[in-house]
Order: sequence, then C-alpha cells, then structure tokens
Amino acid sequence: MEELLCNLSPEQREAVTTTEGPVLVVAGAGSGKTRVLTHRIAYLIARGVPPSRILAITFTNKAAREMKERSIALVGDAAREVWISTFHSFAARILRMGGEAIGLPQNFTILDTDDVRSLFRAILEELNLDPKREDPRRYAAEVSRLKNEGTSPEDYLKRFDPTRPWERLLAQIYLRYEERKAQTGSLDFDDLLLRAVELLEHEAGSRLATRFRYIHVDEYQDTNPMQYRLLHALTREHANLFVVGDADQSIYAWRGADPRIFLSFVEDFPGAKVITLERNYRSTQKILDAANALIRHNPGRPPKELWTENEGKEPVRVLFAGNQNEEAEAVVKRIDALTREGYALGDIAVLYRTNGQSRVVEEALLSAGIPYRIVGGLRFYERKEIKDVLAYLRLIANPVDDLSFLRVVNEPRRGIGESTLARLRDFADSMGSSLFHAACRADEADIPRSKAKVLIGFCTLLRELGARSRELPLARFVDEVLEVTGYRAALLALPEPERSSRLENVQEFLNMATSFQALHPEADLPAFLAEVALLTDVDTFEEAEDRVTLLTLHAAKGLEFPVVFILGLEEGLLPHHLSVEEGNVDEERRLLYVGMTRAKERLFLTYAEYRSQYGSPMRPSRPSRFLEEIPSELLVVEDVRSPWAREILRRHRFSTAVADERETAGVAGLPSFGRFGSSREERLGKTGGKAGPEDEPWQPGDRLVHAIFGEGTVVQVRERGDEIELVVAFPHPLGVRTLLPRYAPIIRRKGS
Ligand SMILES: Nc1ncnc2c1ncn2[C@@H]1O[C@H](COP(=O)(O)OP(=O)(O)OP(=O)(O)O)[C@@H](O)[C@H]1O
Ligand SMILES: [Mg+2]
Repeated sequence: MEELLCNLSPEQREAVTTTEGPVLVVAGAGSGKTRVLTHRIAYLIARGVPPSRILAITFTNKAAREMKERSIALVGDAAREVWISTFHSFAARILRMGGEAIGLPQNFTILDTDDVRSLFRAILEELNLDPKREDPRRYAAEVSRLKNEGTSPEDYLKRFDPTRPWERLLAQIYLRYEERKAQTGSLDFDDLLLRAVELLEHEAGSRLATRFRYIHVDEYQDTNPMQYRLLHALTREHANLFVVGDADQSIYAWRGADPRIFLSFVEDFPGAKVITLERNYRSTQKILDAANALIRHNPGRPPKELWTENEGKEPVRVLFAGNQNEEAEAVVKRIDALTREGYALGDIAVLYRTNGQSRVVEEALLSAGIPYRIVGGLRFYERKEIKDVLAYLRLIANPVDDLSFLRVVNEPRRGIGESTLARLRDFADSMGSSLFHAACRADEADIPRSKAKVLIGFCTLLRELGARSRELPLARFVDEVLEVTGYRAALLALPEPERSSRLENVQEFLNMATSFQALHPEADLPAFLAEVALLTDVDTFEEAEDRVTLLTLHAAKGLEFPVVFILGLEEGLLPHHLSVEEGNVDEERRLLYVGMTRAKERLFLTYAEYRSQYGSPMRPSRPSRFLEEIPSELLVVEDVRSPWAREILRRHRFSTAVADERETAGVAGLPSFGRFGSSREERLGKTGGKAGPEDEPWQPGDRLVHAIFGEGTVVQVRERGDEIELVVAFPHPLGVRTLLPRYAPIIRRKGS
C-alpha cells in the first residue's frame, strides 16, 4: 500500500485515498490527473474492493487499454476484472447484457459514422433525392441533434413546421432512418447512449445500475448531456463518483460536449470534495510558461498557473517558413537532427489543426525515408477489404443487417446485379422481412431461377458459418469465413500491388482477432464486433516499430511526447476560420493549449508565409494571433525560409501589400510583428533604390523562382494590354504556366 502511495504528491495522495463520496480533481495539463485515477483504482483493489465493482470511463479505447495495463502493473491480475472503457463501449456492453429487457436483440449491429452515412444516402435515394445535392451528412447531423435533445421521430412529426419543406423532409427521413435501424437490428452511436440510459433507468436495469460502487471519469470536461445522465443513473444509490478534468482543455463543444457539466459538478453532487493540483510533471518550465501565457488570454477562467521543478534548457521555437513545403522540410530537417541527438522517432509527434495538413509532411517524411504513423487518417477499419470482412461477420452475427448483406452479397462476384437486388428488395418488403431472409426464399420471388439458386446458396453458406461461429475460436473462425466465402481467393486473383497490400491488411485483422481473443477468452463474435465498431480515431494499431506520430490536435488529448511540432500557426487555420466566424476563438486557444502541453522537452511551432488549402492556389497568410499572445521573450523565432522566399517577401509588391494589411488589421499585434517579417522599410521597398535586375525587360531564356512552383525558365514574353505576360516552363509535372510578373510571387534568378 505504501508503495502505491509513495510516488504521489500529498494532494495526489489525498485524491487517491478519498474513496467515499463525490470527488472532483480540477487541474491543468500534465499534473497527474490520469495517473491519480489509475492509482485510485489500484488503491481500491488493494483495500479489498471487488474489482468488478469498479468502473472507469476514459476518452479513447487506447487510454482504456493503457489504464488497464498500468493498474495490472500496480496491483496484479485482479485489476483485469475492473471495467475500464469509453462511454460508448460501456453502453454497448451493458446493452448486450441486459438490452433484451428494453426490446433490443442481443446481437445488435453497431453502425459507425460511415455506415450511418450510407444509410442516409440509401434513404435519400429511396425518396428520389440526389445524395450528391442533398448532403447525407447534414441529415445525419440534424437527426443526431434531435435524438440527443430527446425528440423522437413521432414528437418531431407533431412539431415540425409543415410550411417549411426542409423540415418536412427531415421528419420523413428521420422516421425512415429509425425504422430501418429497427428492422435491421442496428444502433448508431447516439442510440448506444440513449438506450443504455433507458436500460439503467428501467426497472430491469437496476441491478446493472447499482452494480458499480466506485465510478471514475477521466477528461470530465468533455462530457455531453447524455453521458451525464448515464452517470446519474449509475449513482442512484451512492455518490462515489470521482471525476478529473481541466476546463482549459475542453475542446469538444462542437461535438455536443457541454462545459457547464464540469463547472457545476459541485452543485450537482452536494458535498463534493474538490482537489486542485498545480504542479506539472510532464513539461519543462519553458514550455509551461508559453502555454500559461497563451491560455491566460481566455476570458472568465479562474487564474491557474502550472509550475514544475524541471527548468529545461531548450526554448520554445517558432519555425518561420516560406510556404507549406518549406514548413514540412524544416520539420523533417529538425527530426533528422533530433534523432542524431539521441531521440527515437517514437518520441516525436507532429500535430495539426486539419487532416489535410498531413499530406505535405507525409511526402517530406517519405522522401527522407523516415517512417511515420498517422493517427485518424484513413482508418484501418475504413479500408475496403476490412469493411468487407466485417460485413460478413456482422451478417453472420445478425442476419437482418441489410447494409452488410448488400455489401457482401456480390463480393466476391456472384452475378447478383442491381436488377436482381431490386426484385429481392420488393420481395422482402412484401413479406416485411430482411433481405437475408428474403434471399433464403428467393425461389418464391420474381427472380430468374439461376440467380435465385445463387442467393439460396449464399444463405445456406452463411447459416452454416453461423453454426461454426459458436464452435471455433474467433481467429480460426474469421479465417474460415475468408476461405469458404471465396473472399481470400478473390484477393489472391488481384493484380499487384493491390493483392499484397489487401492481403496484408486482412492478415493484420486476423492478428487483431487473435490478440482480442487472448485478452477476452470468453468473448463471442458480437462482443468482438462491438469492440471493433467502437474504436475511435486515436485507436490505431499498436505498432512496435519506431515511427514519428502524425495526428490532429483533437486526437492528441491526454497523450504526451518528448518532442512536439505544431504546424500552421496562421490566422484562418489556427484559429480555424469557421471558429473565428462563429466567435469560438477561445476553444481554438484551448486546442493549441492542449497541443503545447503534450510536449515534455521540446516544442516547435511553425508558420508558413504562403499556404494552399484544399487544392486552392497559394495564398499569403498572417501569423496566428496566438503567436502574438505569447510574449516574445518566451519564443525563439527561426527564419527557415529559403533565400528566394525571403527575397520575394522583401521585394515583391504583393507581399508588401500583405504586410501593410497585417499592420492595419492590427490582429497580429503590432509591437512584435517584426519577429515574423522583415523590417517595415524593407517591406515597403525603401531600402536599396538601385536599379536591380528586375528593372530590365524580361527575355526568353531568363530563369526565375516562383514561390510555389520553384525554378522555371521563361520561354515566351507576350504583351497583353498594359501587362507583360510570361510563359514559363517549370519541371515536370508542373509544365508550362502563364504568369503576370507584376503580380506573381516570383523573382528573377541572378545571372540569368
Ligand atoms: N507524482 C508524480 N511523480 C512522478 N511523475 C508523475 C507524478 N504525477 C504525474 N506524473 C507523470 O506526469 C505525466 C503527466 O501525468 P498525467 O498524464 O496523469 O497528467 P494529466 O493531468 O492526466 O494530463 P492531461 O491533462 O494532459 O490529461 C505522466 O508522465 C505521469 O506519469
Ligand atoms: Mg490525462
């Protein structure tokens, strides 16, 4: 017991040992909140509390896994029995245990975001609407909002405004969506929470609700109202609720999290003990000073400053690049230097605001031969072959799952086309049955004999597999599915390199099934499918190799790395322009605060003078206001622009105009602006004054450098009205471009 507590500060120890009643730990980043939570679980077990009566809720499955491993390391195997999971996994698990009492099938399918989108698309098509013009995501978001505010389709049908066509349509779609899910025995993420609350509040669920004596929640500041209700249902008979959080790290309001839940904990749970922690054990003082200075700009927060005993040698650095390619190159150069200093690639993370920013960095890493892993990009489970295999498994577990049926009935090809499926759909509708059950009786439908035979054969095969799923261990069973459905043979017949990459992914999936089985020997197919469906963005594979990690700022919550790069500190990007328009700059500031406080030893912030987004042309950008909010003595700015990029800013009128705009806009904070640009005189072109090479007329054969395209050769000079137009050849794949030298960000190469 002593051993368990000796590595904690007195405040942390108090949090761990206060086991009865509500407890709130409010503390900044890296102060040991998650660590306290883990130690508390261990402490309870050491005090003799049955592990199965302890529940801990984490933000990702990855965090849940880590917490479990740590508590096992602290108190041994008993900790395996503790329930540690995300809200959604918890909900899915109790619904499997007791959902029948509220009318749920035991083997329900969980629809992920992608499945939900396909379902909305299918509904739009049924209503003869074009999913390309009517964005299914918009309907998905609206329906989700209605559900979370507790409006059922029936309620909405009574309430909507019939003079507004959009509302009428939404009402229709909502109703159909709910019907489809009921028919196919499936639940979306919102349903999981809603139904779990329903179950826990229902008499039949009371045994489940009172099963947990000690309840813990990490990252409490990002709790949404439905999760809050769930916690209430679990604490009916006692108030042993232990939550930790940091209001400065609340970054999920856009996904329904309500920060007021965190702020009103003390009123909601009377008698709550509040413990604050101020010492940070993660970062150096230099990193904390910068992060503290930034977050201080958020209005209405209680003053709270983090400190550490670790002074640190390295300052926070700002890398100032000419454009996003230079930004990526500068990052890669640093990574290279850091590895020579002794850092491992796995120590390094590159964080960014939007997923689209990763591409340039990926390319730079690839060409430097530096391995990386990307968290939350195209997820493993979104790859076609994995979705196919999962659809087979889902259909076997839950034959009424029409979405999965449609995905695999002709995968591999069995000659079942659109027209056969349309007839099958009619037949199913006439009987009110699922597609699968209709397919089993295809010989009674208006379907050509040969096709009916194929469908019946498909049914028989899946029924046999259903029986096998109860006999074989999980991984062996998945392997058998691949074999007998002909799926593996179809992959083997693909041309390279597709064949290898898909087979490798399928193999990876098999490995996953094997390790899942090792961790949960008693788990069946539905439990495995639930686990897979609930993996969040951060839950990629644990790769043993040493790689740089690329991830969004949102996904970085709760993690830590010795070295952190944060890209794109520019107005419009961080803060993101949508948040600026909606007046949510504070949440963006918290997001950057979260990012900065991930760093243990080294922190780099980058800024590019030109950037292209979503394939648009390069535009000049302004440094983020956040850079200006951190006092300049806490930052060391390094100009990593290429010599010609610097030239362009110095000489070009275009950039001068931008620089002037920055000054008048006042956003970038005047006094320290000079850190991110050259002097005012230089920007206004007042230096020099001698005739430079740019004053001579352009000629074919001249060499120039363009801020985006790089070096090129003038092949033709044309006059167009008052303007001179240059036809310039750039290296493959850019080819020939026409430029107006008066506006284009170019400079002439000396000696040309
Ligand atoms: N008393 C302590 N002694 C030594 N190391 C500690 C102590 N408390 C926390 N740490 C270490 O400090 C780091 C940060 O801890 P932890 O991740 O628990 O912080 P947190 O408050 O949950 O941070 P965040 O707000 O970012 O989630 C971890 O590496 C942890 O092991
Ligand atoms: Mg934490």
